[in-house]
Amino acid sequence: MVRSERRQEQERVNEVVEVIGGKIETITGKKSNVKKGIVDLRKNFWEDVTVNLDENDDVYETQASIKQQAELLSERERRHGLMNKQLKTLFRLQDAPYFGRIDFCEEDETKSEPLYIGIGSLMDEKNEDFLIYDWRAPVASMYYDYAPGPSKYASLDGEVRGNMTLKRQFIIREGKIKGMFDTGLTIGDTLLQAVLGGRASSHMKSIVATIQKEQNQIIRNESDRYLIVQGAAGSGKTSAALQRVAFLLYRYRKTLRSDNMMLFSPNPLFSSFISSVLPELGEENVVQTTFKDFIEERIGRDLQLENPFDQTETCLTMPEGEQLKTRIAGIRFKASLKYREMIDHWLEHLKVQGMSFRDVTFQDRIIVSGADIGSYFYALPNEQTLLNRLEQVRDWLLRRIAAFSKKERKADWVLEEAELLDKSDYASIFESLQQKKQFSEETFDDYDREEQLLRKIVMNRRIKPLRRRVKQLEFVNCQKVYSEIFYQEYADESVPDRWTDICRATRMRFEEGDCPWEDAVPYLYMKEKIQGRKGNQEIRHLIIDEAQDYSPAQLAYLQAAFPRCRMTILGDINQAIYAQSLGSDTMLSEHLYEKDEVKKLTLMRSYRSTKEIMNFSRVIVPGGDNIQPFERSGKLPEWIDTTEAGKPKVIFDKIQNFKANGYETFALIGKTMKECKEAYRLLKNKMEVKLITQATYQFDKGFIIIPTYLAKGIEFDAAIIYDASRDNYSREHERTIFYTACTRAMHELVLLSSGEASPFLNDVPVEHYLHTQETD
Ligand SMILES: Nc1ncnc2c1ncn2[C@@H]1O[C@H](COP(=O)(O)OP(=O)(O)OP(=O)(O)O)[C@@H](O)[C@H]1O
Repeated sequence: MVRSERRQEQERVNEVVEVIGGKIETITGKKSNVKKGIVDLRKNFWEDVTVNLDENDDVYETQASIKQQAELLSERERRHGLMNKQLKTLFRLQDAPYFGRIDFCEEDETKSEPLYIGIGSLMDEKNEDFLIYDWRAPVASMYYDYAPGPSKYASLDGEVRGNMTLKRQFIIREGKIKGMFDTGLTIGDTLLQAVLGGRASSHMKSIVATIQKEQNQIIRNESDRYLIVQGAAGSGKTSAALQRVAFLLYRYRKTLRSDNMMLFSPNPLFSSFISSVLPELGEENVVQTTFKDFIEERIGRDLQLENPFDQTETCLTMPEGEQLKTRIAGIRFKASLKYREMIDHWLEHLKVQGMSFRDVTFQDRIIVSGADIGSYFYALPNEQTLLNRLEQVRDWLLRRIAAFSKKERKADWVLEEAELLDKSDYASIFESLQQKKQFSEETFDDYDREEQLLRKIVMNRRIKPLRRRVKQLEFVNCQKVYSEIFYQEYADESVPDRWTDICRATRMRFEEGDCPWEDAVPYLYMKEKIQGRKGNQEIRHLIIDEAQDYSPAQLAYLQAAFPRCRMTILGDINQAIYAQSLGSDTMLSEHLYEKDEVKKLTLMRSYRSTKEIMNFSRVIVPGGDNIQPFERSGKLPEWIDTTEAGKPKVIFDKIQNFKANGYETFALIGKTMKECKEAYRLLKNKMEVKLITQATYQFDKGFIIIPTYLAKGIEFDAAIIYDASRDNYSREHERTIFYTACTRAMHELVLLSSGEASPFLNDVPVEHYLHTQETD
């Protein structure tokens, strides 16, 4: 590239930076005016409204005046927020105004127009021409989709065709061009090489400057209600999902806000790992949760919900045997739609018998017994839904409670308690009596009236929680109704092997007040069918990451819980970690959706790890030879044979080595938390290391120990697999765990084994790794 061209580009950058500087100044000035306005409005709020409560008309006028003032205030606050957002984007643009340029000559035109693309759009001073196009603007899609030559984009007025005569990339920092390349087919392998060759960080970065064509399809998809993405480890699923959120927020900015979108992430650590991407793109973070937190909130406090990580830990650490086989058979069956059908039959059956009710009690006295509620319930016509009948029971119970309360008011304890009421309560009683004109100094029964009111207050307060529970239909004993499923007789073909043992184990857990993770969604499904629950109408788009770990039953539950939602569903079947996902359908299975509502895209190119790490890892999983590693070279993975006693020294040396190579994040990855704790005990006195647990919400640079199920979705400069021996990784369901662990490494991968090594390593050609032996 000729030097003068670079000079010209730098001159343009300078001009744009100057415009940005001007805009920052103008907006900052306006912002401080708006702020002053807000402060004044808040200070003088009550002075500026007309308050008059004498007559009805005056009250309305007062209300209208308050409303008008509040609206004015919130409009100013909204403007202030918007200005803050604009300023944030402008400051980012000031540092790096754009990262790409395309020259495009529209059909029927004779001259190419240069278009510069950055993280936000910018108009010139006269607000006439775009100096920078937002990467999400329709025209910018050509930058990601085409090499120079014939190209097109979908504008709001239809398709625009033409010829792209130039495609250029920039690396600009602090307003200075650090690199500039004209690129061909894919977006700058040179730039991608530079980005991927950098250090891992404790926070994910945005990829707008180097989005690949196949990722762009995901980001800009608008036509499909359910978009499924099956992608190899490190293929950019999470990255594409986050840029997609930013795209949708831009595309539908008039109707979609960040709190209309919700992201399900695998664990809190991952949530914090990805939390900086959207702000980096000038957008607010969407609502984030884990599936466990979402379910727990809905189940309430009746049951002690098992954590999915504990379920996994149990399955991975339990000795081989009958108990483990039963647990896994139960987990798989309860994840299936067949079990959901079983629950549907049970719900039908409940119309005739099987409902169980709690006694409605007050201070250990039964107002209405569970048995009486059952009789009342089943005396109602059974063509009505369960919910309709429960609502009638609820009204009947509330009447019974009211009658009880009226009688109970006369009890001595009520008066005793009334004497302990606050002065303010007495004042309000006096006021209310006066208002009702029931209190006059001449009457004899004023004291009686006062006492009656006091008794009423005490009783109402005491009975209120009970009334609330009844209103929420908590008199239904859902726990018992659910465990009854496991006392019923079923035809052999409708139940899985080991059904009797599964029933026994489930009943036991529920009787102890525990809800195993595999029962959580089926239980909630049943409970909400009985007690009714409205779907969430606020959330309009769900993004589900690591979707290989969600079962068909969990999908069905989410569809019912978010009836209006579109979904972006991302995962990798080769990284399934939970027992429910292995060998069965998962949320990634296309046939679980309506045919015309779903689209499945596949990402086969993997960007995270070096070619050597990917060549090593992909052999471990079925179909792995289709995964294409990105051409970035590094060291061969190293498999070190050592003794148990020799491990700490080997690890210590490796860590020193990583540090010397300039790496900043390195992880020792264990299969289970049990293994991680052992490793931590051995290492903690020898080096600086942190153990990551379910309760860890953030990790920093340095050396950490982490189980695979918490490392999912995260990446490190270098990773050490703590125990790659046969004892640890040989069962078929451990294959995906092993693969997930290996693919966390960006630049270097080390595997330790003592004794016989994992048979999964037999699949890897010897030229793909370095095998060394360390003796004490
Ligand atoms: N187009 C791209 N440009 C630059 N970096 C990219 C691109 N695509 C992916 N990456 C990088 O590759 C790494 C892996 O991306 P990401 O975590 O999104 O992949 P994933 O498919 O979700 O991985 P996994 O399934 O293993 O969790 C990240 O460091 C990301 O920044």
